[in-house]
Amino acid sequence: MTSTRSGPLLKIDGVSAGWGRTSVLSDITLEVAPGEIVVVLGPNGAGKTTLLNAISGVARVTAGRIQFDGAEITGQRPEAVIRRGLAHCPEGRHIFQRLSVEENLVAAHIGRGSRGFEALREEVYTLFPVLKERRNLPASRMSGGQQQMLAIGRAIMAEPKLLMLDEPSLGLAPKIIHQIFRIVLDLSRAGIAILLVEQNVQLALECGDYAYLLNAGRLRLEGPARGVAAQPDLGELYLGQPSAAPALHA
Ligand SMILES: Nc1ncnc2c1ncn2[C@@H]1O[C@H](COP(=O)(O)OP(=O)(O)OP(=O)(O)O)[C@@H](O)[C@H]1O
Repeated sequence: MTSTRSGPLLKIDGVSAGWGRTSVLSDITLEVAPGEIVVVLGPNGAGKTTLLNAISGVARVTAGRIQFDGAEITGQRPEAVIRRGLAHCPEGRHIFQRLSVEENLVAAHIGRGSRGFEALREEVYTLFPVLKERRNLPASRMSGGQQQMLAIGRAIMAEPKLLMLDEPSLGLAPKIIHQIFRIVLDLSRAGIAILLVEQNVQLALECGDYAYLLNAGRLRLEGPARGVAAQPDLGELYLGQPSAAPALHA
C-alpha cells in the first residue's frame, strides 16, 4: 500500500514489532503529515497500542524503519523520542493521581522547545478551562473526562509536533467524548499532527483526515477518512474476513 501524501512528519516503513519474543505487527507502512489527523482503527488485539508503543520506543521493533521529523528514531528510547517532539498519551491516562493538576503539568514540562512553563500551562488552561478551575486539586479527585483532559494537557507540555492518543474516549460520557474530539481538532488546527487510536469509528472518521485499519497485526485498508467511512465492507474488514487489503485514494 502506498500513499500519495507528501512531506510526512512521521514515516513508518515496513515495520514489524512486538513484545519480547512475541510478534504482534507485520510489515506496517504508515505516514502522518504535519498538522494532519491520522486515525488507526481495528478490533481489540489488532495491535494498535503496540503500534504506538513501537513508535515511542516502548515495544520492540524487529524490522523496518521509523523516521520522525527527518531523523531515524527506530528503537530509540522513549525519553529521546519525546525530546524530538513526539508525545504519547497512552491508554489509561497515565497521570500522577496524588499530585495536583498543576503539579502534574510541572512534572510533564521537559523544556524541549522555545516556550517556557507558564506559556505552555496557559495554553493547556485555555484548551481546558476546567483544569485551571481545579488546578490545586489532586488528580484523583477529577472525573474520568477531566483526567483525560489532564493526560492530554501533560502531553501538550512537551510541545509536541505530533501527539499520539490511545483511545482518548474510552469510558467517557458522549458529551465529554465530543469535547475531547473538538480539542483534537483544535490541536490539529494549531499545527500539531495527531495519530489517533480510537474504537469510536464513526467519530474518529468524521474528525480524521486519513485512516488506517489494522487487523491481526496487519494493515487491511487505508485511505482518506471519508472514503474509509464510505467503504461498504468496512465492517467485514474490521472483523478481518477478507484477505484483500485495498487502498483508497483521494
Ligand atoms: N505491554 C505489553 N506487553 C506484552 N504484550 C502486550 C503488551 N501490550 C499489548 N500486548 C499484546 O499485543 C497484542 C496486541 O495488543 P494491542 O494492545 O496492541 O492491541 P489493540 O489493537 O490496541 O487492542 P485494544 O483495542 O484491545 O487495546 C495482544 O496480544 C496483547 O496481549
